[in-house]
Amino acid sequence: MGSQSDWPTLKEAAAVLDELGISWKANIVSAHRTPDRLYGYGKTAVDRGLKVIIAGAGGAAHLPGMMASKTRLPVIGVPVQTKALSGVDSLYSIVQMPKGYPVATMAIGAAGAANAGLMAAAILALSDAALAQRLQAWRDALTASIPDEPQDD
Ligand SMILES: Nc1c(C(=O)O)ncn1[C@@H]1O[C@H](COP(=O)(O)O)[C@@H](O)[C@H]1O
Repeated sequence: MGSQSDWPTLKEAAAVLDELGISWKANIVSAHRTPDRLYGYGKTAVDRGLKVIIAGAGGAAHLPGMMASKTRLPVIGVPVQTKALSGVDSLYSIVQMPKGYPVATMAIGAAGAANAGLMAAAILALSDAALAQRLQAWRDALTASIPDEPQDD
């Protein structure tokens, strides 16, 4: 994530990864404030054994796209909600990548972060049958939790 202030949003992705038994590591990396850290992170990602990168940032959110330019790993972008522009700025900064360097862009905010965790799980499940089973069970449990009819408060 681009800043400590993004963690309340991005920890929703971490929570989903925990539920699915996927190991993760969170770091603060900013294209603007720590560009050398960003380059190092992206350049060494494959050799360090990372499989999928979830990159969340707000405002002028260049982190996900710059990360995608430095690694061939799949990069999932999470637009963090902002006060001034409600996260539309983050979304537009992440989603409109030029041909050749895609970022799989989620919805704005916490739901988008949770979905980033699920998208990462779906990618990893392609080569991990046990994880595929856990992901299917997670989805089945969500479906089973949805009531047929609304309840009064
Ligand atoms: N968008 C970026 C980048 C980047 O894209 O590299 N680095 C920090 N930021 C964003 O700045 C916002 C405000 O950060 P502060 O709360 O630290 O001032 C955060 O949402 C962060 O993601």
